Amino acid sequence: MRSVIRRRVTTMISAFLFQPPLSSISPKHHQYSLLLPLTTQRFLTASHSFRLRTFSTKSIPNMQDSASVSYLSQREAAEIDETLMGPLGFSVDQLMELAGLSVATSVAEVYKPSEYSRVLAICGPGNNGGDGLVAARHLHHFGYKPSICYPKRTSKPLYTGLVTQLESLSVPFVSVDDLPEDLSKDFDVIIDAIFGFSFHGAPRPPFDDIIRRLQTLQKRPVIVSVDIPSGWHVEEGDHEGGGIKPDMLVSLTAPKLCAKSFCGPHHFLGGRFVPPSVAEKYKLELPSFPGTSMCVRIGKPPKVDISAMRVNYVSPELLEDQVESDPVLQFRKWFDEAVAAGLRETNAMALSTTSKDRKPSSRMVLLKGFDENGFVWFTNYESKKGSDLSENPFAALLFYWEDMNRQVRIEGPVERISEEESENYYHSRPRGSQIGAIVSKQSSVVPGRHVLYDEYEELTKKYSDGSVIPKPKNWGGFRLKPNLFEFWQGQPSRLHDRLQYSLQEGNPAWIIRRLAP
Ligand SMILES: NC(=O)C1=CN([C@@H]2O[C@H](COP(=O)(O)OP(=O)(O)OC[C@H]3O[C@@H](n4cnc5c(N)ncnc54)[C@H](OP(=O)(O)O)[C@@H]3O)[C@@H](O)[C@H]2O)[C@H](O)CC1
Ligand SMILES: Cc1cc2nc3c(=O)[nH]c(=O)nc-3n(C[C@H](O)[C@H](O)[C@H](O)COP(=O)(O)O)c2cc1C
Ligand SMILES: Cc1ncc(COP(=O)(O)O)c(C=O)c1O
Ligand SMILES: [K+]
Repeated sequence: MRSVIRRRVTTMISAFLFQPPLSSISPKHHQYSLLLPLTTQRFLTASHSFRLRTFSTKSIPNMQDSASVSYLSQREAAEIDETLMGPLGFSVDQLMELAGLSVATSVAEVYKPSEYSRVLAICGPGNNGGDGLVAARHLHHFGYKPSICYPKRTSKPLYTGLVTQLESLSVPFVSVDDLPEDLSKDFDVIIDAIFGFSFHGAPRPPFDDIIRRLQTLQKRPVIVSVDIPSGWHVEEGDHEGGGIKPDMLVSLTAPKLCAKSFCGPHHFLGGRFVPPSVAEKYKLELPSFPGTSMCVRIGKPPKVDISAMRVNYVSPELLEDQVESDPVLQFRKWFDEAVAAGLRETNAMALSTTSKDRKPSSRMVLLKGFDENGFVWFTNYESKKGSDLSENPFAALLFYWEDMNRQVRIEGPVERISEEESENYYHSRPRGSQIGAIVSKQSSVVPGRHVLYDEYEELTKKYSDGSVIPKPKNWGGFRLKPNLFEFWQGQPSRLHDRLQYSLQEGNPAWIIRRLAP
């Protein structure tokens, strides 16, 4: 498939995703195409679960103009379907499975099961309805609680099989008569799998009434339309006005012409099965699917109302009698859990320092070790933070493990570690990073990237024989000796758990106190 919308990100973000050897970075290399899968995992502790998210390219806004995406007419869509299932050797079961999986993964991208668990899939009589049945099964396995409304069943084995599969998962089927008039109370998400690209004329019962109910929905539940917003003309869209207003549209294979008038916040493409011959024949210009993903966002991500952005944290309680009396052991426990949960850069921490004029500044650094003697990181002693710490040898560290709803604060005096320790650590680093540390007069003004690059190249040549790269005198470690810890566990309604450990003059025992959230 020709990919016109390339996922490009700035050098800065790319550098976080993978570290190419610096020698491969020329000033021209500002952008990388990325192919990282979105990975979601569940980390289970006690009876609770945290949703874990690792960074994916899909979190990077796709800023391409959606005008460059192809749209299919009703005839073309049907023709492609026939080609796939004829000469190209696909079966309808296969395509439906992939289509339904795309819908489920698109839903999971935007609507997390922690907030949007109650899903109603309304399934029509054709393949669009089949996509809805498949999507519901996958959503069940993703941790949602789907229900199905499937009033006009098809007796073909494909469909009866899908129904049996859902029944075996105890997914409830609801009749139209039993659906509440106001769908907003019982459901968080409605999958509109009523009509797809073969829809024509005006909706007939019982779908006319269901669509009417969907038209009057307010903000919740959100509507996710599969391929076509049901009731819309396949090519002309909501031409009479007053049709349903889905929040998400998952176009399959390629958007149909009606999708041009979709103005909801989330337009996704699914159906990752189109062979190049079809793409070429229909001149399909579509975004490429990142990594192993079954879906990709089309067009710009929605504008967000920052003031309305919030997460309600739900976590196991953090109680006084559960925590270690030694905060270093408690930190180890949480750190190990964060590592076990697959969090990326668990050791990344914000370091706050203040200069002698008492102005604070913060930046991220990597924790490189901790024990009862303190918490160690490495840097340039002549950097801004280095000079701050010379002027005021006290600092604060902050860890935020977002996917676990956890934050740890650590404060205390700071000292330089021994030259020997710094030497040992420096030589354990990749040679490129060792050279990088020589090149970077950290926090000083650089006229341009080429200056760093040229010196890096020169030193790379110089040390290409594998000889020892000397550690710059001004590069080494700091150790913070904590006199205060706080372990924070996010809880609903902002009633978080905060357990603070502090030391009192001359007493080695830590005092544990609960602070108001
Ligand atoms: N290649 C792909 O992208 C794939 C997409 N898939 C999905 O399949 C649909 C298209 O499926 P199809 O079965 O051709 O059509 P529909 O799901 O739209 O439904 C047709 C049935 O709906 C009835 N119908 C049509 N209009 C009305 C109406 N006004 N009122 C009531 N009922 C209506 C129609 O009955 P008729 O008697 O009118 O013929 C049919 O029973 C596509 O959009 C994707 O979602 C595949 O899953 C995989 C490949
Ligand atoms: C995740 C992350 C980890 C970082 N780790 C370090 C580190 O361990 N040491 C370091 O000197 N800079 C590190 N940096 C860069 C610093 O944030 C900062 O840009 C640099 O140290 C200069 O800060 P300063 O001018 O305040 O001294 C890291 C940046 C990020 C985002
Ligand atoms: C400027 C700088 N120095 C040092 C480090 C830590 O690197 P390492 O893990 O190789 O010690 C980082 C990490 O991001 C960094 O950006
Ligand atoms: K639909």
